[in-house]
Amino acid sequence: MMYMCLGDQNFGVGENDRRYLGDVIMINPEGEDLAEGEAVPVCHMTGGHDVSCDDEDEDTYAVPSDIPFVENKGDENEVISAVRENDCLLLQQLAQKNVDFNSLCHCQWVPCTIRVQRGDFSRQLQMTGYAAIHVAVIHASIKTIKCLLTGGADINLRDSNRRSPLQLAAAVDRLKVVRLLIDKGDCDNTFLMAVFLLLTFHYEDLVRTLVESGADVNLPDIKGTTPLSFAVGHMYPSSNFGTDLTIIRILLDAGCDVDKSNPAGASALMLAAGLKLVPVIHMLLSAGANINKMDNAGHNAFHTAVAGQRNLSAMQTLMWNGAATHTSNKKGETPLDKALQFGSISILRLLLSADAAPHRHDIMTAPRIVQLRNYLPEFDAWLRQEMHEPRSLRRICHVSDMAVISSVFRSGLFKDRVAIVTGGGTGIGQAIALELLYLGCNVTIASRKVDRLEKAAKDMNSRLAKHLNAPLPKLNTFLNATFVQKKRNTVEVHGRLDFLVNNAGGQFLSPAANITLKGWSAVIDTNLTGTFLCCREAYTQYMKENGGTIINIIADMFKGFPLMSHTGAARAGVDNLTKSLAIEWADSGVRVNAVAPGSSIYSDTAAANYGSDDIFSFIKSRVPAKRYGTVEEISAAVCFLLSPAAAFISGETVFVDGGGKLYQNMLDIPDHQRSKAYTWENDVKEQESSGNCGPQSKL
Ligand SMILES: CCCCC/C=C/C(=O)SCCNC(=O)CCNC(=O)[C@H](O)C(C)(C)COP(=O)(O)OP(=O)(O)OC[C@H]1O[C@@H](n2cnc3c(N)ncnc32)[C@H](O)[C@@H]1OP(=O)(O)O
Ligand SMILES: NC(=O)C1=CN([C@@H]2O[C@H](COP(=O)(O)OP(=O)(O)OC[C@H]3O[C@@H](n4cnc5c(N)ncnc54)[C@H](OP(=O)(O)O)[C@@H]3O)[C@@H](O)[C@H]2O)C=CC1
Repeated sequence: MMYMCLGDQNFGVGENDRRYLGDVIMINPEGEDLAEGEAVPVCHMTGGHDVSCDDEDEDTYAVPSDIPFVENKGDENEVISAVRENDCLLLQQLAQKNVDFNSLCHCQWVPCTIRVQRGDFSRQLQMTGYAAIHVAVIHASIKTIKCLLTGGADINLRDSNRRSPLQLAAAVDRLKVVRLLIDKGDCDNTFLMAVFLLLTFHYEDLVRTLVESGADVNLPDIKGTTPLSFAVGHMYPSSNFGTDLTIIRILLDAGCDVDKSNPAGASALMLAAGLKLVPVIHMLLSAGANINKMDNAGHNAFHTAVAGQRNLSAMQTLMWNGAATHTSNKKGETPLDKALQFGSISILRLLLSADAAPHRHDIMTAPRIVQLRNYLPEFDAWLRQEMHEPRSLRRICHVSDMAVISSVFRSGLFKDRVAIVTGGGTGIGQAIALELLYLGCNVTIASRKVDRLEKAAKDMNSRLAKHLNAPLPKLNTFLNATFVQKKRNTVEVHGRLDFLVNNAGGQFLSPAANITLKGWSAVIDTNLTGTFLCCREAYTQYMKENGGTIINIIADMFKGFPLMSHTGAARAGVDNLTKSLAIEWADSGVRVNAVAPGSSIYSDTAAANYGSDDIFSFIKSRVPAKRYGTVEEISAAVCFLLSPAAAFISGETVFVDGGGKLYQNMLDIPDHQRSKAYTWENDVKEQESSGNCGPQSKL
């Protein structure tokens, strides 16, 4: 097949190869003469894409019509001139004379405007130091390119912008040339170029084939760009991500080093953060990317996200995943400094909510902020309030210092009672265990980590000894492979079991789409199945005959639990289990209730589970009480429900959340246009366009 190229410019083809038909130039793919009046199939060339043609014969070729160039021919060498003329005969003669096919010429050349298919992105492809091969891949016929390669042209030769011939051919959408070069197989880092092709032309199969044939997926190009950072760096926040995420997935599955940096030290995560590519950030983090890795200038991904301004969703995502939010770069600048420079109110709000403002005194007087305060009285008022509110996370922790023990309940309230508190070695569970002990109850704490349990037991015993003017109740620890075993031991040890507090539990942050079956099962097993087994054993072994009280600690998941869907589902299950058991076991004198802490009960272990305190700081801004909850506040609710004061309460869930469940959701939904409104007008249009005009039910 031959192509017709539209335009009225000189495309650099040899006189012998052209025929003029008005302002239409006819070119034979092989650079041969066209017979006068020969019919030529037309392929749409606008935008430089010859992909619309389904011809598979690689030798067919059209010189692109829309690649005008401004040149200074004077400085170009004879090889380049021959290429421009598609003069293979001359090229052969030059090769015989051993003329260097790789010498660079240094004149200015503006060969084309590239139209990248996504968005409105377009740019000029300018070349200043190029050789014949670079001109050829953009402008010459396949035959000419083959002549050139036979004559010794280097298929990997970089132009002065370090672009390879393959890169240039891809940039101007000359897919047949791209295929030729890739088939030659000599291109350095062909894989990276394949990534480029996937991104630009959705050449997914090509990338998969290369991966399967053992391509080095970590090989950087001459500038040090890796395929992964290349892929991430070429995405657009507005793209629909489908193909782009596919390439990231292929690369990660193929063993790409997720933290490999470019020469500036930037990782793919930093690029994704700067480009606001939230789904990519999630994928990279799930693949183990180091969230706090720094580039050569001392920036981490959070710095990059802040520098991207209007990038709140990326900042939030990083914060939630434990990014350090107040580290300085090598110039000593923190993300807050950037926010102050920009004068960005939303970034400032986010950073303040995350306590990422260690030198807050700077804030009020920063020049941009002063301007904003002058113009925006509401902002001024808000900022003043923020500055004066005792809000630091750590300050609250210090207040919660558990070296002292107290309780609003009367001492001896639970004397000689026996309780099991699962997860009683840390955080909320430890506070519950301690308060129960303080009120005279014998307590067994149980969890997975024996060292934690032993340290907690030692610590609690020494504190009780200081604060309890009565014989110490018994405190046992159990390390258990399973909850069931744990209960059996406890029942044997004490001979009775009055209270069971199912507090052990937890989860990890993850978009639902990334949760593996194993991860899902781990969270369901820990929180739902574990709680069920504990309840069942406590009931069958003791409470069925003797009565008792069970408290299940759940979570504030009643509006859904985005990014923690597994635990949301498990806790909703426990909420319902609580009601079922409250009814089924009522005739044994067993009460079953739940306590739902808001997502803001700070403890070091809880924060450590998410890598840092930032997630809690973020959530605090969404709690009406505008502060963290304390572990004592959960313990107090539990003690109340265990006490006779709650004798008539069963099957109930008590929220201890500062009003959080009534207020905001944890996740901001980005702006989008994916929700299509149903109107009769749209309905009719849709029917018409589908050719379905009759009144019929679609349900
Ligand atoms: C949003 C802010 C939170 C506010 C509300 C809630 C607050 C709290 O609940 S604070 C309490 C925090 N404390 C904990 O969460 C307790 C500790 N947590 C855990 O131990 C785990 O998260 C667990 C619940 C999953 C327990 O898992 P375990 O049975 O020990 O399982 P493994 O650790 O072996 O992991 C099994 C499987 O799960 C997947 N997975 C585990 N962690 C992660 C993670 N961080 N990211 C992604 N996926 C994870 C993974 O598939 C694991 O398998 P492998 O890959 O083979 O290890
Ligand atoms: N803090 C908060 O804001 C909120 C907490 N919650 C829930 O409150 C409970 C207590 O959390 P908190 O004290 O904050 O956090 P912690 O991380 O300190 O407590 C979790 C406890 O559960 C134990 N645990 C976890 N998995 C298992 C298991 N498979 N078997 C036995 N024990 C296990 C852990 O001990 P070990 O590692 O030794 O096994 C740890 O003592 C959890 O269920 C939590 O999800 C709910 C909503 C909000």
